[in-house]
Amino acid sequence: MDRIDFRSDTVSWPTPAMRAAMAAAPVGDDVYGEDPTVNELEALAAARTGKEAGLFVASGTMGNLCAVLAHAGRGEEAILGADSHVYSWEAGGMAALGGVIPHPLPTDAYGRMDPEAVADAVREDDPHLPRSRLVLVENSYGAKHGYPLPPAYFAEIAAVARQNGLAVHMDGARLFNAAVAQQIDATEITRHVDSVTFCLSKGLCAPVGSVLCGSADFIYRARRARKSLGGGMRQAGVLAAAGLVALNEMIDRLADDHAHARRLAEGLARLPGVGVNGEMVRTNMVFFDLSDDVALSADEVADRLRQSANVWLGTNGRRGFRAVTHCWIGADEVRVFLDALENVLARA
Ligand SMILES: Cc1ncc(COP(=O)(O)O)c(CN[C@H](C(=O)O)[C@H](C)O)c1O
Repeated sequence: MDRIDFRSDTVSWPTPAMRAAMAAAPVGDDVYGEDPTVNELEALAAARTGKEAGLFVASGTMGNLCAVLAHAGRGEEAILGADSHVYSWEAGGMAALGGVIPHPLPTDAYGRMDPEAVADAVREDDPHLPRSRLVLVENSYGAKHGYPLPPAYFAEIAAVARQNGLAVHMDGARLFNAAVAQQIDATEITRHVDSVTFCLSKGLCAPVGSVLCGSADFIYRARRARKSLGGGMRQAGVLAAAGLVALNEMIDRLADDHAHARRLAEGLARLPGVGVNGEMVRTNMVFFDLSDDVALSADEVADRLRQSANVWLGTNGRRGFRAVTHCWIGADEVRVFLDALENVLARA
């Protein structure tokens, strides 16, 4: 049985069109700004996000860190969600490498910070206190069902940031999932933020990379930050070529991933022993839990799914799971997963 992998959309491997484009890509030394394919990707990414310039980076984590380093300095503070990816899942890079202090705030069921709480979190100009410099937002919001947050929320955050002289960076790892789920152009979302990182390597299916977009001056600073992190790449056009295919061919099909996630949630809702909130499934993520009468832990269920059906799944605490759909998950794979899970729970 081939592996059916619901752990993340990061496991998606490149399409045949990407591999062909990678093999044929014109290249140059990107540290000197001479890789034509990277330059084309950065220009296209900037256009798709309504920004002046783009910077091709190795990962979403690197894109977010370059943004923080370009916006803020040592001893300055970034206000962010306590369950945001950049706070919890990026190795503490902003503090460890940038000396930037995270200031976490609670988020609601959808991943929103309260704009008033953001305003209250801004530090006074007092030598006892760090200086507030940056607000970090995320869309879609990974820790809350991959929920697609609306432009109006970011308009509220941006207004608070502007009133206090702060910049706003968006971790838009799944920006295009959020846009497609709301049937809006990505620029309707990104117009409210100063900079945005989006991932080519998740639902868009490229093998590597993300693009950080912002003003020309900001990207000049971010490029220096990338170099300091060792992220200056040479003939990176081989990788950027896949990113061009991702942006040109893989955005609209994200709706298929969202449909498969909804189909999965509907099937899970019919399974005894499983709890799922189908209302929150708006993009490519399905969070669900084992009901109390199931004697197995999430890890034990995940192990049995791998052993019995080669279905791979992420766990979320002792009783929870996260399933993520992507280009290589279709209706058949959803069916195999549901049948395998039903069998495992029937034998629990
Ligand atoms: C919202 C968000 N922002 C940034 C990143 C980092 O992207 P990479 O550094 O992995 O390219 C991720 C990756 N998320 C991965 C996943 O979801 O499987 C893991 C958890 O790191 C992300 O979900």
